[in-house]
Amino acid sequence: MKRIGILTSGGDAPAMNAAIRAVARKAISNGLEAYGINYGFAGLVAGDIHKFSATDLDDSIDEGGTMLYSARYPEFAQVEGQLKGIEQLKKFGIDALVVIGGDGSYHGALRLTEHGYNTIGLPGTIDNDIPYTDFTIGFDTALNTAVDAIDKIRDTAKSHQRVFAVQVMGRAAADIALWAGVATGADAIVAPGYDTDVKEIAEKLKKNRVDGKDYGIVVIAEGDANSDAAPTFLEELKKYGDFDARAVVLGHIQRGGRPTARDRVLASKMGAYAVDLLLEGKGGLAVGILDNKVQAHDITDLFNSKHQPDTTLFDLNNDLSFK
Ligand SMILES: Nc1ncnc2c1ncn2[C@@H]1O[C@H](COP(=O)(O)OP(=O)(O)O)[C@@H](O)[C@H]1O
Ligand SMILES: O=P(O)(O)OC[C@H]1O[C@](O)(COP(=O)(O)O)[C@@H](O)[C@@H]1O
Ligand SMILES: [Mg+2]
Repeated sequence: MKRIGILTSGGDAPAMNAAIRAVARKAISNGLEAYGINYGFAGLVAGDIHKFSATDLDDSIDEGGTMLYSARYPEFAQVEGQLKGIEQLKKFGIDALVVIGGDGSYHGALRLTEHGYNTIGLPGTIDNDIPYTDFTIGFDTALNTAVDAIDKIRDTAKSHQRVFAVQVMGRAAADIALWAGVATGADAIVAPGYDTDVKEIAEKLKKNRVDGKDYGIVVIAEGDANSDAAPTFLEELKKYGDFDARAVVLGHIQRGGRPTARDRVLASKMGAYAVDLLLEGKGGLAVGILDNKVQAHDITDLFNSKHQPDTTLFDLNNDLSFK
């Protein structure tokens, strides 16, 4: 093996750059060549491919976004696109590909593997919705951004005795909501898969007022991308009481920004590990971290499994919030 290709796909995630840097640097320091592919699978099919020099990777470890750009390119679900992508890789003499992306991108990586092209997946998504890894690259930064935002919202909530329903990203995965809820001491977390009784939440918020806590924070998981889960929740909540309430949809601020040290280190470990696997002649794998150990699983296994959030956080939050 002489040449490794790298692409980022799906929603950008903080520390994708650290992952790109790790794969490329590790490859170069082992005498291999590293090639960057711009715009995810769209750029792969178009042949938007360039060779990395070691210095191309300077100054990237602290930057959010992805220096290789990203794309949502549904056309890659078609076999023609996949074969065209492989043709481009062969044209550039690239022997193996590292795909940094989320669950959607893993489908693309799986397809390439099924066509016999050696591909390794790194979990790059803020959603933390990938099986066989406790954490994805970008989750920690997004979580901290959400927590920082909720802390700021709390100042207004307290000053105006308001209830804020704060909607966080994560699609169907509730991880950001669960972690942010516990980290901000939310009065309630509303997330798919967890029992929500809006009337009960309303009663709790009203009792809080009587007991001396005259503001509220409810963290809402979006459920679907760009949904209106928080405004919908508030409409329902207002049926059960006279609340001065506002909905805040945190949105894409959760995707950007300087990656946390934890995400940078995770990305560096995973990126270097992917190259180790390729040097050992292995492929068709997805890299993850379980119990603080970086490891790899057959990429096909990921599609027979479902990501499990830390479900204890929901009950923990209920136990610790004001009663
Ligand atoms: N079933 C599929 N087959 C091949 N490629 C896919 C498939 N699903 C998604 N992809 C590719 O992965 C890209 C990113 O997927 P998406 O779900 O948007 O983001 P993420 O990878 O962050 O979850 C898609 O735009 C498409 O190019
Ligand atoms: O930026 P878009 O295309 O509107 O997508 C928003 C979605 O992307 C995410 O930020 C990240 O999701 P992916 O990692 O699956 O791309 C979700 O949390 C959010 O629902
Ligand atoms: Mg996804």
